[in-house]
Amino acid sequence: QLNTNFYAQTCPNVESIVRNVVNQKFQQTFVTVPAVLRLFFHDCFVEGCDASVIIASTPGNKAEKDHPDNLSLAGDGFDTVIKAKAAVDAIASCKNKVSCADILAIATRDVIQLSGGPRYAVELGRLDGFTSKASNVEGKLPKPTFNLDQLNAMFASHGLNQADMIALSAAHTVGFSHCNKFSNRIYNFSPKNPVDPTLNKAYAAQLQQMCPKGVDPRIAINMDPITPRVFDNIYFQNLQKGMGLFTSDQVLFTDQRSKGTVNLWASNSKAFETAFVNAMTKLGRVGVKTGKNGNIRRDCGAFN
Ligand code: HEM
Ligand SMILES: [Ca+2]
Ligand SMILES: [Ca+2]
Repeated sequence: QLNTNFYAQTCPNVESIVRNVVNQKFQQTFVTVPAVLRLFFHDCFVEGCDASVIIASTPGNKAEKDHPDNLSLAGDGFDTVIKAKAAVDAIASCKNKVSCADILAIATRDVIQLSGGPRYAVELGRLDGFTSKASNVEGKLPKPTFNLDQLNAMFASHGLNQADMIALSAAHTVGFSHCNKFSNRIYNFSPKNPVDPTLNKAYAAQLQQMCPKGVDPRIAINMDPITPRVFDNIYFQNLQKGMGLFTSDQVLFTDQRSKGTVNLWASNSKAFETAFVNAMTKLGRVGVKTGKNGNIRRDCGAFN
C-alpha cells in the first residue's frame, strides 16, 4: 500500500524539504550518514518501520532507544529526523501531514546518495506506531557474533532473503564501531586461536593497535578501513581479504552458501547497487502501519 507519490496532494515538496535538512546536517558532520542509515534499520526490525525507535523514554515507559542494542545509535540520526520534521511542519500545508517514519525513510535514501551510493525512489505512506518498549528489542536485532544461519533466520522473519541480507550488510561500508563489538575476535576468540583465524593477519594487528585491551569504551573505529566515507562495494572486497570487522560480516565470505554473492558484488558494483536498492525497498515495507494502527506524530520523540 506504500507508493512513491503518497504526499503528492498533501505535501508535494516533502522530499526536497527533507533533503535540504539532510544536506545541512551532512555538511556539519559525516556521521549523519551512518547514523541515519542504522537508525532506519533498527527501527524497521522492531515493530516495523514506524519510528518507534525515535520515541524517548518517559517515567512510565522505557523506550526502545534505551535498550542496550540501541544505546550506540548515534545522536545525529535522531537529530536529523527531528530537524527534518520541524522543517516539514514549518510549511503550513504540510503541518502534521507527514509521518516520522516516512521522514526517516526519505532521509535514509538521501544519506545513501550523499555518500556515493545509489539514489532510488522511496516508497511512502507509513504511519507512526503507538508502542516503543525497550523490552521488545531483545532478540530482534542481529548480533555481531551471528553465523549465516542466525542471520538468515532473523532476516527471513521479516521477509528478507539471503541476498537481501547480504546486500543490506554492505551498509557497513560506512560508519563506525566501538571496540567492544569485535574485541572477542582479536583477543580471546578460542583457546586454540586467540585471534579469529578468518581475520586478515595485518588487519588483526591494526585492530589490536586501534583497540588495545582496556581501551576507552567511547573509542570507535571505521568499519570499512579502505573507504569509510564512501557508500561502495569495497565492503565485499574487504571480505575477500579477511577484512570484515564482525563475525557476521566475515561469515558472508567464509560460508560457501553466501561466498558467491560476495564475489559477484565485489566485482560488479552495478549488480550490488541494484540488489541493495531492492533490499532497502523491501526493508522499508517491514511491518508498515496504516489506518487505525498508527498516526502522524506531532513530535517524533513522543506519542501524541
Ligand atoms: C547483518 C547483521 C548486522 C549486524 C550483526 C550489525 C551490527 C552492527 C554493530 C555491532 C555495529 C557497531 C555499533 C557501534 O559499536 O557503535 C553496527 C554499525 C552499523 N550498522 Fe550494522 N549490523 C547489521 C546489519 C546492518 C544493516 C542491515 C544496516 C543498514 C541497512 C546496518 C547499518 C549500520 C551502520 C550504518 C552502522 C554504523 C553506525 C554509526 O557509525 O553510527 N547494519 N552494526
Ligand atoms: Ca519500529
Ligand atoms: Ca566504503
